[in-house]
Amino acid sequence: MSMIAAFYSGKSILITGATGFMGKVLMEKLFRTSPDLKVIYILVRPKAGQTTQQRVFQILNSQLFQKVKEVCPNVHEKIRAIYADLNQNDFAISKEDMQELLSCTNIIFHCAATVRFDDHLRHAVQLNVTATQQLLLMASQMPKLEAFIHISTAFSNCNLKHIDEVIYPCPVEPKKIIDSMEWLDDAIIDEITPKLIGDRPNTYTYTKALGEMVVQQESGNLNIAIIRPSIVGATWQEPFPGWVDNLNGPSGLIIAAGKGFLRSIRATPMAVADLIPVDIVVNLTLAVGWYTAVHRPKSTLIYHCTSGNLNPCNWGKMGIQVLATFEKAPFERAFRRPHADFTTNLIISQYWNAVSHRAPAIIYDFYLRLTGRKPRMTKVMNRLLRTVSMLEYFVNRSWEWSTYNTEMLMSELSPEDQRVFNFDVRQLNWLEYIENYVLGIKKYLLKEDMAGIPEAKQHLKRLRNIHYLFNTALFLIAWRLLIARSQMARNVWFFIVSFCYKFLSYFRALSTLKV
Ligand SMILES: CCCCCCCCCCCCCCCCCCCC(=O)SCCNC(=O)CCNC(=O)[C@H](O)C(C)(C)COP(=O)(O)OP(=O)(O)OC[C@H]1O[C@@H](n2cnc3c(N)ncnc32)[C@H](O)[C@@H]1OP(=O)(O)O
Ligand SMILES: NC(=O)C1=CN([C@@H]2O[C@H](COP(=O)(O)OP(=O)(O)OC[C@H]3O[C@@H](n4cnc5c(N)ncnc54)[C@H](OP(=O)(O)O)[C@@H]3O)[C@@H](O)[C@H]2O)C=CC1
Repeated sequence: MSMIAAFYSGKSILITGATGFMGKVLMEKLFRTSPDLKVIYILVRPKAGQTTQQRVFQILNSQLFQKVKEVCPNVHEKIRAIYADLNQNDFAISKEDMQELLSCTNIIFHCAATVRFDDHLRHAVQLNVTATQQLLLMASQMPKLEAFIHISTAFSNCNLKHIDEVIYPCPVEPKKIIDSMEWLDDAIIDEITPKLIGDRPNTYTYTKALGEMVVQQESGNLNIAIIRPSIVGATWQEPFPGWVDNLNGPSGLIIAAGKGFLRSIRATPMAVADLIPVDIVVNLTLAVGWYTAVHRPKSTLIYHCTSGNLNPCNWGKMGIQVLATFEKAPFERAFRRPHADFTTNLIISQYWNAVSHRAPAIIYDFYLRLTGRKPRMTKVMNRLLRTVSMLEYFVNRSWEWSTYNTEMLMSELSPEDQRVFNFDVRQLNWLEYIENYVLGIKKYLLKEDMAGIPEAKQHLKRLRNIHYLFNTALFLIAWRLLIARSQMARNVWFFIVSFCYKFLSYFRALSTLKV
């Protein structure tokens, strides 16, 4: 019997960010392993024309929740969606809902965040810092609360090379930042943002670091733990391999590469690709929830959920395996044939951006114009290159995260819990995982049918022929222009032509003699 699964039975659990990538997998695992939990409260806002209820309905009816429905047929009754917006005061939660949350909640998993790298500092502070502070305040008023688990990121201290499972303070106190956001106008915030974030690459990593400081400062008597995952990728094993539902991290770039838009990237092939499957993150999160509530460690423990020091993979190996999977199962209607060049040189990378990305986009737009359609490829390409430039920071560096607490927790689990809540990344086979990841992107993100693979392969063959034809035409035009301008080129050309002629005449003579 799993002690962790038994621990969550009968519990009332509050999850923020439950509609996000990690939140969905967390809910799924909770319902599947502890079907007799009491209730999961989720803080949800309406979005994209859908009410909170419609959003929950859609999640529960998705492929991800198929297995849950078998083990927990009344899952609809056990999930309570509470209207909330984490950008508002008291999260805009109604008085009755707030009362219920305060009096019933046993465990909190705080997953909500803005994960955008380019978010305005005001918005990133509001969600990643102020909302965390407000949630802690709520937690301090919950008499039945046993544990508060905060999800941060391993990159909150990406300005350091070696990162321990401790909180590193930022120069300016989070409270001062929160206060200043209330009265500074956007223009001034824009001006001070680079100074505040310092040697971090974006507002996301900076505000996640501030969020951790808030957790430490406001923890009071609460039982708190912080989890720091690295780059969260598709599921490894559970509920099935390869599940992913957004473009964050590598997923968007894999699509761009598979569709032939992205053919080269400024990346260091030997740099560690610190990916971590989302089901490993969720298993660790649930184990940490149990351990924090039951063992009540004296101080706030931080758990690194990373792969680099236990089972490293690098971007070069990943790129090769991604391409190998495209060979087996290409994406449909590709713009060009997939290709992946990794270069560390800025000038070479700019050259490939011009030749391999911008030029084909301009040519395609020219073709669209000629055929009376609206040009769009240059715009798509510019956005893609902007995205790539934001991710480059993470593919040209390696970090070392110590995993002392995570390994300690693993040794505390019973053999059954180690199996049911497996977060031992050493057991992961990267080649198999990356292949399933790419296939998962094809199935669950692009919604492509595996039956379409022969047609996708045919399409790539056509693109190859167009490529050869285009290159030959380009070569002949260039050569023709060169001949018109240079005597030397003309001499070379006549030499080649006369050589070929003599060669052919010799063979013709030889065949006549044989007859
Ligand atoms: C030669 C290629 C070989 C490829 C094989 C090898 C793959 C190597 C991959 C390396 C990836 C490295 C990733 C490192 C990530 C580090 C993560 C740190 C860990 C964390 O804690 S953070 C969680 C992760 N967060 C993110 O990933 C967020 C990143 N996204 C953003 O910040 C914003 O989306 C972005 C990029 C600033 C774009 O903003 P914007 O232009 O305003 O617009 P949208 O967000 O609305 O999207 C516009 C457009 O782009 C598509 N999109 C979004 N994200 C991505 C993405 N990651 N990759 C590609 N495309 C993306 C989106 O769907 C939109 O498309 P439209 O068609 O609708 O315009
Ligand atoms: N993905 C990754 O690679 C990594 C993620 N993390 C951390 O893991 C956690 C989960 O990330 P992930 O699931 O990938 O992120 P997602 O972007 O997929 O999910 C974010 C969640 O936060 C919710 N949210 C955002 N703004 C609000 C708001 N104003 N009110 C209510 N809810 C809001 C979103 O709700 P809605 O659906 O309404 O937008 C969504 O449920 C985050 O804390 C992130 O920092 C850490 C390392 C890596």
